[in-house]
Parts: sequence; structure tokens; C-alpha cells
Amino acid sequence: MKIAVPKEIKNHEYRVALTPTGARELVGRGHSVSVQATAGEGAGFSDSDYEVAGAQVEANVDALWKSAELILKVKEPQAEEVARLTANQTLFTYLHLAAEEKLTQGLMASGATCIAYETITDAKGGLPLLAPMSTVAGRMAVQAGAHSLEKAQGGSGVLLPGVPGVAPGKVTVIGGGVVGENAARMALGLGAEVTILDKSIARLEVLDDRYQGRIKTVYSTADALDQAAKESDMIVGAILIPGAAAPKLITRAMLADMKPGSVLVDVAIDQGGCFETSKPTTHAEPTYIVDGIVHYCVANMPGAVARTSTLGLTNATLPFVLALADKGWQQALKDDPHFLPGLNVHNGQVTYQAVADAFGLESVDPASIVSL
Ligand SMILES: NC(=O)C1=CN([C@@H]2O[C@H](COP(=O)(O)OP(=O)(O)OC[C@H]3O[C@@H](n4cnc5c(N)ncnc54)[C@H](O)[C@@H]3O)[C@@H](O)[C@H]2O)C=CC1
Ligand SMILES: CC(=O)C(=O)O
Ligand SMILES: [Mg+2]
Repeated sequence: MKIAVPKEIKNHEYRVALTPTGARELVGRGHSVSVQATAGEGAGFSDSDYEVAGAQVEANVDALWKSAELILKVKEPQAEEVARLTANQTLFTYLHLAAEEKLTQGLMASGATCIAYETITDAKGGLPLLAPMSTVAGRMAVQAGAHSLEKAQGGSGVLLPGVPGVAPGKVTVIGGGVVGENAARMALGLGAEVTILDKSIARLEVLDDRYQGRIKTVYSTADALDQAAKESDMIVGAILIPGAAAPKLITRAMLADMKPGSVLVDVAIDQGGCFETSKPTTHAEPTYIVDGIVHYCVANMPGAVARTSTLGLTNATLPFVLALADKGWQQALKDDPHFLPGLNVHNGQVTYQAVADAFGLESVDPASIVSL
């Protein structure tokens, strides 16, 4: 199969979808791999590293996209990339479609087969291709939020660990999944007072057991959210309803109850965000202020630590990439019930229910497509 790896073009996105190690695996199985010149540079891989692995390095972006059967990316395609996609191509990347109607329409119009990393499941009920980047983003969230609390960033001037004789800052994490647990661990490590809110009692039980009371767990209700707004120096938004747009849990009215200069870090921004006042930001301008509250809403947080993130992401994606290349998308999805929910768009139709629901579209069952 002809596989292409474009250089990512989203703002300050330095990850790459395939490492030289992955290229070697594909080439060893008889596939042809073209990597756009300098695509791996931001993650520490040179063009010659790819050539040594048996890939071709392609400087011409048109030629790279036109010749490909399978396109491997990291971030959702940007407008100029959507325009390049054609009906006979398969795209494998993060998509986050429920937050982006225009992108959904563009992918439908392309006729391409679009498989999302973030909706692939595993036997334990997890999201194995989202988890490594959620780990990174959760760990980064507290570091970004702590910086945002500094006065020069518009923050309240609270140092999370406090000092002897001065109480630590309070961090509330809404959603105790992969992002939430990792954010809480970082905040705990810094010496903050940490509370996790979740709707899942089972998840709160796991966290309570794991942290033995060092992290407070609270069942998430409107009252609990009100209290969190009033008390927290930092709130991390870390909820997920897989594939769907995030509900708005902190409203604009609630900002008035927060301490001036407190910080909202909306990691769930790639699914539309869980704070009413959130809008996507970039690493170039990561924060903005609404009603005295600092908002950090970067939709590709792991791109900033591209070396670690690329290695973590590609460890998880490689087995699926090999299956797509060896078997073709239809057989690969048919053979693996956890890979099948990755299919979001095919031949102009949405194949993921929560995405269709977000835009009032019809959804086609992916199982009916792969058994054709
Ligand atoms: N901005 C970025 O760069 C990145 C963003 N993300 C995003 O972070 C979000 C969280 O991802 P994960 O932690 O992997 O998901 P997860 O599925 O591991 O955890 C989500 C948690 O939210 C809880 N939850 C759902 N609805 C809730 C509600 N209404 N109130 C309280 N809790 C609720 C669930 O019970 C679950 O424990 C996703 O939107 C993901 O796409 C992930 C990586 C990078
Ligand atoms: C998950 C995601 O959106 C990212 O890693 O950028
Ligand atoms: Mg995004």
C-alpha cells in the first residue's frame, strides 16, 4: 500500500504520525512510505532517519497527497488538507468532528474514508489511541495552569504549593478519567489541595482507592460545580462523552462567583469545551481573560512536547496502521470490533452516531459498510 505522512500544519504542531521505527515496520512488510520533507524534525527525527528506515522523503506536497492510498496524520485536517483529500483515500488521524461542523461537511464532500484515533475502543472500555495524549495533556494542564496563575499572565498570584504558614492553592478537576487523573497527580505532586468531580461512582471509587484520601473525590452535581467555582484557584475541564460535544458545566454566570484571577484550563476544548466561555486557542496565544478569569484552551496541548508525544502516540497507533496497510481499511475494521468505531465518515456519510447527532445528520452503521 502507498502510505503518506504529511508534515503537520496546525499552529505550533510539531508531532508526526509515523516515526522512522514505524516506517521500517511498514517497509519491511512491502509497503511504500512517503514522508514529507522535515515532517519529523519537530519531534527529533531527520529526513535521513526516515531514508535509513526505507521511506522516501518527498518535498512536493501535491505529489505526496496525490499518490497516497493511506494518509497518516496527527491533528484533524486543516482546510487546505481537506481540499486535497479524494474519494479513494483513507485518512487516519484525530478528527474530533462533533466540535467542527465545517470539517465534518468537508470530509463528507471529499468522499474519503476517515478513521478517528479518538473513537477507537479497547476491551477494558478505554480509548487506547486517545489515552497516551490525554496522559500528556493532563500532565501539562497543571503546569500551564500554574503559569497562568502568575500576575504577569492575568492570574491571581497564587503559588499552588503555598509556603510554610500560607495555605496551598485549590485545584478542582472535572472528569476523573485519563486527563483528570494525570492532572490531579501533577497538582498533588506540586502540593496543591486537589478535588476530582466525576459522574461515575465506579471511577471515583478507583481514584479514592488509588490515592487513599490524598485527593478528594466528589460526585459531580450542579451544587458541587457551584462550590468548585467559588473555592478553586484552578479548574481543569477533563470530561468526555466519547465522540460527542462536551456539555457546558461552568457557565458564564458562574465566573462572577470565582475569585478574580483564577484559572480555567479546558482540556476538553477539542470536543468543544466544557466551560461556556471557552474558545479554542493556540500555543502562540494560549490564554485570554473573560470577566477576570484566565482561560487556557489549547486544542493540541501535546504538540508542545512533540518528542514525548510522538513516541507515546505512535506506540499506540502503529498496530492499527499495520492492520490498515496489510489488510485494507474494510477488512481491518471488519476483523476488529474495537477498531470499527474509529470509522467516522465514509463515502459522504457519517458513520459515528454522536457526530451525526451533533449536526442533525443521518448516521450509517459502520458494520453495514465493512460487510459490503
Ligand atoms: N486539548 C488537548 O490537547 C487534548 C484534549 N483531550 C481531551 O480531553 C478530554 C478528556 O479525555 P480523557 O480523559 O481521555 O477521557 P476519559 O474518558 O478517560 O475521561 C472522561 C471522564 O469524564 C467523566 N465525565 C463525563 N461526563 C461528565 C460530567 N458531566 N461531569 C463529570 N464527569 C464527567 C467520565 O465519567 C470520565 O471519567 C477529551 O475531550 C479529550 O479529547 C485529550 C488529549 C489532548
Ligand atoms: C487528542 C488531541 O486532540 C491531541 O493530542 O491533540
Ligand atoms: Mg482540534
